[in-house]
Amino acid sequence: MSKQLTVGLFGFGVVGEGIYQVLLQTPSLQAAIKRICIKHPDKVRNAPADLFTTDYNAILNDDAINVVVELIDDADEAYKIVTTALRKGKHVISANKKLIAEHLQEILELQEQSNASFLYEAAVCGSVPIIRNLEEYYDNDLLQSVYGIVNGSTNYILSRIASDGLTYQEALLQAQQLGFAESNPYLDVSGRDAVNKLSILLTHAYGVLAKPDKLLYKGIDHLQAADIHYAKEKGYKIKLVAQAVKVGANKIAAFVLPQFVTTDNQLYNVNNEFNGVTLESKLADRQFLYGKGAGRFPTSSAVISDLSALRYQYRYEYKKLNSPVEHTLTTDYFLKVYVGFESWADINKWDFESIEALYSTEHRQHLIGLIHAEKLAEAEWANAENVSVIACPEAIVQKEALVKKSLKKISLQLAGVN
Ligand SMILES: NC(=O)C1=CN([C@@H]2O[C@H](COP(=O)(O)OP(=O)(O)OC[C@H]3O[C@@H](n4cnc5c(N)ncnc54)[C@H](OP(=O)(O)O)[C@@H]3O)[C@@H](O)[C@H]2O)C=CC1
Ligand SMILES: N[C@@H](CC=O)C(=O)O
Repeated sequence: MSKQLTVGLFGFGVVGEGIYQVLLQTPSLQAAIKRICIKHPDKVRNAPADLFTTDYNAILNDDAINVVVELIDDADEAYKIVTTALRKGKHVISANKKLIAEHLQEILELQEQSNASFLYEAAVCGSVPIIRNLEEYYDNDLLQSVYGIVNGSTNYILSRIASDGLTYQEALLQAQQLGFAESNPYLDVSGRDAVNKLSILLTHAYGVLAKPDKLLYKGIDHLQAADIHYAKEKGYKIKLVAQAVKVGANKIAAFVLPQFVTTDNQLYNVNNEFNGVTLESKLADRQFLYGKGAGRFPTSSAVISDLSALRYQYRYEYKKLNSPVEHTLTTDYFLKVYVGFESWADINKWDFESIEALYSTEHRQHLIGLIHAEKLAEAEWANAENVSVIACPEAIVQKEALVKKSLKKISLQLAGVN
C-alpha cells in the first residue's frame, strides 16, 4: 500500500460526514478524501462544494484513489459500488451489513481475484472490535457461544421505554434523530439488522456462511405494554439478543429474538445505544466486549481503524472457512419462549412441545412453553402483529434434556388448555 491513502467516499450522512471530520483532524493517518459521492446534489454540506459529485465513476475510474469507503444507506447501490471498486483493485471499507450479509460469498471470490482488502468492522456493533477479535483470537473449535446485543437502536428503544416510560413511537423517533436507526428503521425494529450482523458473525466465529433469511429472527416491533409489564414484575429486562451457540458436536444454533435478561447477565447493564457481546470459550470461560454500537463517532472509529489497518496490508483471512473442523447450522433444538397473544385463535397451541405456564387477563394472555426451533421459524402465527415472542432467560433446550424434562412437563390439559 502506498504511503498516502487517497480515499473516495460514498455517502455524507451520519457516518460519512463523521469520517470526513475525523480525517480532517487526524493528519497522522495520512489519509485524505479526494472525492465524495452523494445522491442529492442540492443538500447543504459542511464541506467544500468541489469535493462532491453524484457520478460514481468520478471515484471508481480515478486511478489515484486507492481506497473506497462505502457509507451509503442503499444496499443494492452499495453492492454495485463495492464490487466495481474491488474489480478495479481498490481497497474497500464498508459499514453496510445488509450488503455484506447478503453477498459475502460472492464478494470473497472477488476479493480473492483482485487481491484488494475488503474490511467492515463498523458493520457489526459499531465501535466494538468484534470482527477482528473473532478473526484473530478465537479458535472455532474452542468457541462455545457468541451472544449479545448487536443493534443500538432497538436497545435504545427498549431502554427508554423501560427506564423513562417513553412510548415505542417516541423512543423510535429519538433513535432516528440521534442517528442510530437505519434510514428504513423497519430494518432495526424487525430484527433484520441484527440478523444481518449475526450472519456476518457466524462467518468470523465459526466459518459458517449463512444468508440472513435462513436464520430464525424476530424483532421488537410486536412487543406490547403487557410484555414490558411482565418483564418488570419478574425483575427482567427485555433485550434483542443475537446468539450463535454450540448445541452439539460442531452444530450451531443461531437466532435473533427478544429475550428476558436477568440481573446476573452482563447484557442486563447494556443500555441505550450500547452493544455488548459475550464470548464463551472452553479455556477462557466467559469474556465480554462492550461499547457504543451506533452513532456518528463510534461508527467512525471502526471505519478509521479499518483505514489504519490498510497501512499494514491487513485483510481478513477467513481462516475458519478453511478450518479442518467444519461447523454447520442446526435447527434441531427447542426454545423456551414466552408468547403473548389476545385469543387462542391467534396462535397454534399444537406447535408447542409443552406449555408450562399460562396467564390470562381480560385483554391479553401469555404462555410459557417449549417449541422446536424449526416450528417457531415456520409458524405464520408467530409473525402476527398481535403476537409477541420473547425467549426465556435460558432459551435453548437440547433434545437430550427434553427427555428428562418431559417427566416434569405440564401438559396442555393440566395447564387448562383444551
Ligand atoms: N448510523 C449508524 O450508527 C451506523 C450506520 N451504519 C451503516 O452505515 C451506512 C450509512 O449509514 P448512515 O450514515 O447512518 O446513513 P445516512 O442516511 O445518514 O446517510 C446516507 C448517505 O448515503 C448517501 N446515498 C444514498 N444513496 C446513494 C447513492 N446511490 N449514491 C451516492 N450516495 C448515496 C446519501 O446521500 P445524500 O446526502 O445526498 O442524501 C447520504 O449522504 C449504512 O449502511 C448503515 O447501515 C453502520 C453502523 C452504524
Ligand atoms: N441501525 C444500526 C446502526 C448500527 O449498526 C443500529 O441501531 O445498531
